[in-house]
Amino acid sequence: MSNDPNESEMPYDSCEDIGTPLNVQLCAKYKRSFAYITMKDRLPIILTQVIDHMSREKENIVNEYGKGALEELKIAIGKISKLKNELQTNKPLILLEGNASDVTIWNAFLKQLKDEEGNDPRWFHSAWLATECYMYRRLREAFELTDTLTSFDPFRSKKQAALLDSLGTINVLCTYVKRLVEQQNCHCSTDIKNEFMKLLYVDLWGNRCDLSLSGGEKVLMEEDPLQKIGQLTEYILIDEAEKVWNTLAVNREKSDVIVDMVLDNAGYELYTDLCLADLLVTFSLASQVRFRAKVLPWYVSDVCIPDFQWTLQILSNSENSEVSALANRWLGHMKSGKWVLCADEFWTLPHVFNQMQNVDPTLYQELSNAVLMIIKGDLNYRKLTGDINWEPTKPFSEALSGFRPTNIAALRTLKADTICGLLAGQAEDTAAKSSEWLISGQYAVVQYSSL
Ligand SMILES: O=P(O)(O)OC[C@H]1O[C@](O)(CO)[C@@H](O)[C@@H]1O
Repeated sequence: MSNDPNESEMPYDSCEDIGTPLNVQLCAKYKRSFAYITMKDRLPIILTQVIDHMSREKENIVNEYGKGALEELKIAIGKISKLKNELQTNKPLILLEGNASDVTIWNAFLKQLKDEEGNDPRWFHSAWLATECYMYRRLREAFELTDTLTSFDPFRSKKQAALLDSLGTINVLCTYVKRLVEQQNCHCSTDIKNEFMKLLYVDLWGNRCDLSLSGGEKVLMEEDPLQKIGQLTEYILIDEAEKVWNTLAVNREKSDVIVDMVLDNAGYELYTDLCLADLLVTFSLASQVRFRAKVLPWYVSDVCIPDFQWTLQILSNSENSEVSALANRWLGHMKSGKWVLCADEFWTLPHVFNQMQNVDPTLYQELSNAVLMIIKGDLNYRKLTGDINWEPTKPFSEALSGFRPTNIAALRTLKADTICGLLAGQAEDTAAKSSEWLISGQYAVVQYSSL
């Protein structure tokens, strides 16, 4: 595999003018696919926005990271421009540099990522999942290899704005959840089930707020997300929430019931995750919730450790006394160990989940100790089900291809052209209602697989 991205040209015009064939991994080489649009249009826009942000915020960045940051900022901008050019001209993917702990795994992955003819991987000709993950990892490299900007997150201000812009909705949700958890003794098990269902759906629709799909544009949620639940029911194509509830209900009041929540987006979606997690520990459906965050800036809005901490802190300082009281309660959960925040390298590797047992056996083992794993969002779903253009009726548990650390619940709004587990005819019926049904975030699924 080459280290020189300039070695040979293969313009992306050479992509085939067809849709993704059945049962193959999504790839930008199929021109009539969302992968192609993403590589051609969406990703260059995201990189341009990063460059613009860094140029515009130069002074503030230097104030925060020190004088030496000015020169390194310029170098990083140069590297990101080069990255964008490599992508847009469909160059071969080059190996990562540096000593970070994931570099060896990444480079081993890249070396075996040849196509059927044995050619080196390229932006438009290799699996979309691999190339898009690679873009975010290369972006990270531009900062990782500096002295002053190692902790710089080019998406931080967007993520923070996403939370602040949804404070109206957060206030409404907060009033509801605060009352619910404070009156924990007044609820019979039917009530608890109803409340669980409500917050599960709120959490599901929270996944609409994804800044990588919107190209960084704000995605505002309805003022009262609880009221919207009923109207949105028809957009849930598969609803196995009842099964998720049953798993939790049989283990209720037991000790050592761990629920893992693989987080997706910061901002409003994270807030809905926290509301659901509060219900889980308050009503003894879980003795511990472990949040799984990313170790590096990812897909624009994914939650990294500092985003999680900032969110709790900013909410606890809120002028709205209910918002601050609820956030203080959550800080208490962190202190008592009912909530645990973890950041695992695996989530920012290019591997699909059925490779976890080989690539990160320790994480797989940890997840096996949980009663339930809640997997949030579109990208996590793609990794969970192999990112293959399945026949839409392919059973969900089969699409997991052997990934079975524990019981699994996937909560996803559809933002990529892969799906499984539908009834016969359901894909066709939905496509007839909306040609963009797979990518618009308008539709959703709650899918469950038991151990
Ligand atoms: O935040 P989510 O729900 O994982 O969505 C991630 C986004 O990234 C993609 O998977 C690829 O860009 C989109 O399909 C989706 O918009």
